[in-house]
Amino acid sequence: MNSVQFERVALIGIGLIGGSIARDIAALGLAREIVVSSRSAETLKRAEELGLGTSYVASAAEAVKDADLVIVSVPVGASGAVAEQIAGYLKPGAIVTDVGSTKASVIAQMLPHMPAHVHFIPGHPIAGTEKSGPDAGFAGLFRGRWCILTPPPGTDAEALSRLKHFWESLGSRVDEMDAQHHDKVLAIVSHLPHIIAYNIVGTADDLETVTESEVIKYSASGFRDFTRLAASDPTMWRDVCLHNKDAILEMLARFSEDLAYLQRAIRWGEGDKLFDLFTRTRAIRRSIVEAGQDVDAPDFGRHALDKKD
Ligand SMILES: NC(=O)c1ccc[n+]([C@@H]2O[C@H](COP(=O)([O-])OP(=O)(O)OC[C@H]3O[C@@H](n4cnc5c(N)ncnc54)[C@H](O)[C@@H]3O)[C@@H](O)[C@H]2O)c1
Ligand SMILES: O=C(O)C(=O)C[C@]1(C(=O)O)C=C[C@@H](O)C=C1
Repeated sequence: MNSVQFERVALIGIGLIGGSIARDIAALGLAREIVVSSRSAETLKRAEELGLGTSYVASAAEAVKDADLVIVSVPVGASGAVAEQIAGYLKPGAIVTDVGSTKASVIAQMLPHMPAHVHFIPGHPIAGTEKSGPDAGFAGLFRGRWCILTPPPGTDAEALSRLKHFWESLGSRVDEMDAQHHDKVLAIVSHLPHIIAYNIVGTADDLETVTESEVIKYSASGFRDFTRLAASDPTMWRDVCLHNKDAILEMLARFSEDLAYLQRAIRWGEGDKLFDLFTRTRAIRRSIVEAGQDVDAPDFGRHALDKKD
C-alpha cells in the first residue's frame, strides 16, 4: 500500500522517462502535486492534454519552487543548463535527482550549481524503449527493473533512503555505486549495443542494392531487433556517446579486438573457436532469463525482443 511521499514533485522534462514517472506517481498517489515543465511548448501542451501533471509551467525555475522532489529527465547534454536555471529557486531540503544514462558527466555538469541546502542524488532507471516524447511513456515502465543511484560522498542518509523508497514504490530494485563504475558497466550493457545497432543498420543502408528491397523484405530476423535499437532517439544517444566517451571508447576497443578474433576464426575455418564462443554466450542469455531479467517475461509486457527461447 503506497501513500503520499512528497507534497510537490517537479518534473523537468516530460518525455518517455519523465512521462512514465508522472503516470506512476499519479497512479500510486505518491505526491499531492505534480508540476510539469518542458522547454518545448508543444511537449508541455501535449503533457497537459494527457493529464500527466497537476500544473504545467514553461520555466524550470518556476516549476521547482516549493518542490520537495525535483526529477530532471532531459538529454544528458542539457543537464548543466537545467541545473543552472533551477539552482536559485530550489527549496531548502529538496531532493534533486535525474535519470540520465551517463552519470559522471551529469554530476560534473550539475553539482557545481547545486546549493548546499539541497540533496543532490543522481540516478538512472535501467528501463526504457526506443520511443520518445510524452506519448511514449507508460505506467509500470520501471517495474521489476533496476534503478542505479550514484550518491556523491557525504550524501544525507535520510534523503537517500527517501529516494530509494520512491523508486522501490515504482517497482524498481535499487542499487548504489559510484558514477565512474556506473558509466563503465552501462557502456558495455547499454551504450555499446546501441552503437552496434546504429552501425549495423547504417551499414545495411549503405549497401543500397540490398536495402532497396531485401533488408525490408527479410527483416523478420535478427536484423529486426537491431532496427528497434537503431530507432532510438538521436539526441539522447548523441549525448550519451559524447558524455560517456572514455568508457565507450574503452569498450569499443575491447569489442573490436574480440571481433577481429572472430573474423580470424571464420577466415581460417576454426570451428572449435566459434563453437566455444557461441556456447559461452548462449549460457549467458540463459542465465539472464533464469535470473528473471528477461524483458520478454509476461510481467514486463513491453516489446518482443527475442521470442526464440
Ligand atoms: N529512453 C530511454 O530508454 C532511457 C532510459 C533511461 C534513462 N534515459 C535518460 O532519460 C533522459 C530523458 O530521456 P527520454 O527518453 O525521456 O527522452 P525524451 O526525448 O522522450 O524526453 C526528453 C525531454 O527533455 C526535454 N528536452 C530536450 N532537450 C532539452 C534541452 N536542451 N533542455 C531542456 N529540456 C530538453 C524534451 O522537451 C522532453 O521533455 C535522458 O537523459 C536519457 O539518457 C532514457
Ligand atoms: O530497451 C530499450 O530500448 C533501451 O534502450 C533501454 C535502455 C537500455 O539500454 O537497456 C537504454 C538506455 C537507458 O539509459 C536505459 C535503458
